[in-house]
Amino acid sequence: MNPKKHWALFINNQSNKEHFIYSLLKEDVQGFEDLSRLKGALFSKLALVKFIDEEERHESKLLTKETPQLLKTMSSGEQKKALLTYLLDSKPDFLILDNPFDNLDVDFQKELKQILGTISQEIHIVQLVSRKIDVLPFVSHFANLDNRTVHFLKDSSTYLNTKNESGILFNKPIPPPLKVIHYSDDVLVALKNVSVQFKEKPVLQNINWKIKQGEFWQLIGKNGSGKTTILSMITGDSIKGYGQDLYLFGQKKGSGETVWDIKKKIGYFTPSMTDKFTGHHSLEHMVISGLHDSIGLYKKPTETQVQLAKEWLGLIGMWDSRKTYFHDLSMGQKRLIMTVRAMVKHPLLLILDEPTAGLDDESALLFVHLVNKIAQESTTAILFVSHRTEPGLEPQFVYELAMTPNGSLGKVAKNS
Ligand SMILES: Nc1ncnc2c1ncn2[C@@H]1O[C@H](COP(=O)(O)OP(=O)(O)OP(=O)(O)O)[C@@H](O)[C@H]1O
Repeated sequence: MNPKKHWALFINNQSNKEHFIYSLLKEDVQGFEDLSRLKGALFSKLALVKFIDEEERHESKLLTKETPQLLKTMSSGEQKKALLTYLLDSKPDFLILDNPFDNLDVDFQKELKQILGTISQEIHIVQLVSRKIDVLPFVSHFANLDNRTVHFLKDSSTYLNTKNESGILFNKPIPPPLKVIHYSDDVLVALKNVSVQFKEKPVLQNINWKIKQGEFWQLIGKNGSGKTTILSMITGDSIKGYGQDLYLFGQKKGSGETVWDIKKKIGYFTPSMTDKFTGHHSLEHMVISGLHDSIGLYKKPTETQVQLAKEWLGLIGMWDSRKTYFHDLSMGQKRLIMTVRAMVKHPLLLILDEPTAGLDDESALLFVHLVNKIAQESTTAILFVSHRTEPGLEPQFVYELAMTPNGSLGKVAKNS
């Protein structure tokens, strides 16, 4: 029998997990008396953000002593590995795992499950979990975290067997753009024998890939295989594109285009972007700001712009909440708004980078429905980056990066 006690706490969009985590680390929490006065450690994105900040401000390389590379330049999987090693070295009595499998590739997920299985013999584990499929097998106590309150469940099956039934059906059509972005070529992005290395480390090797108008792609590859590196070349944010055969919207990289020229044609969303919108932004303004790629609105919106926001908010069932502030929304609602904001100008290419990380099953399904709908009803091409095989996602093509010692090789793994 496993001598230690282990919990799974199901979190949803309304859970105040930050409050729960810090309470558990600092004080006694009802129902968790076994952890009272024990030393806890936190394995989460939140903890990583603090270490990155620490490294930038004080140059203290706590997690990356073994390498000159900065934590912030590591891939998300590499960061999580470094964090786990550091935490286990500090010999905690209990470990809080906040959606531990997010951003991890399948192999590392397996490895992490094994490591956790072994350490569960020695220390207590509290798992905060959004996806049913992620619940660790040795957990024996279950609870829901509703806002700040923990409701213990007599029987885990009550939660584990509930079905996903999202209320919104998105039965209105995708609103058309105010202005069509004219582009006559079929190919939006072309990489021809593109290779990238950081110092001595080869990351990408002879990548050949074309994204054409209206195509729906998923980009997959293990942690550290170079997905973010490719994305940053496509969005014009990486200098690694210069001097290569990289064509963005018909122009060779480095032939006089500005990053702004490129960004005008792209809609982009990754979950960390939501942190930038901390001010008082109403949902109506959030959607309209997508037309200007700005954070907030600096001019009074026109009637036509308000009408467009009405149509988009109507589509996702949020018109009645148009005056609500963005920061008051649940995580799932924020992701829908951010996607609508990225899509409102009908960009030539919509990039969604791990957009469902941290969402519960129901919200993830809803998000996937919206993406499928955009793919079906617009001429915008979609590039969806995710480790998970998202239930219901219907990409036409999958581009896969396979790691080798000389950098990742790319191939089309699915072609509808
Ligand atoms: N500025 C940099 N300096 C040094 N190495 C870097 C830099 N940027 C990225 N790398 C390395 O390039 C490799 C690819 O990183 P990238 O972030 O593109 O991977 P990824 O496929 O997005 O991974 P993940 O799924 O874990 O997010 C990693 O080994 C990373 O450490």
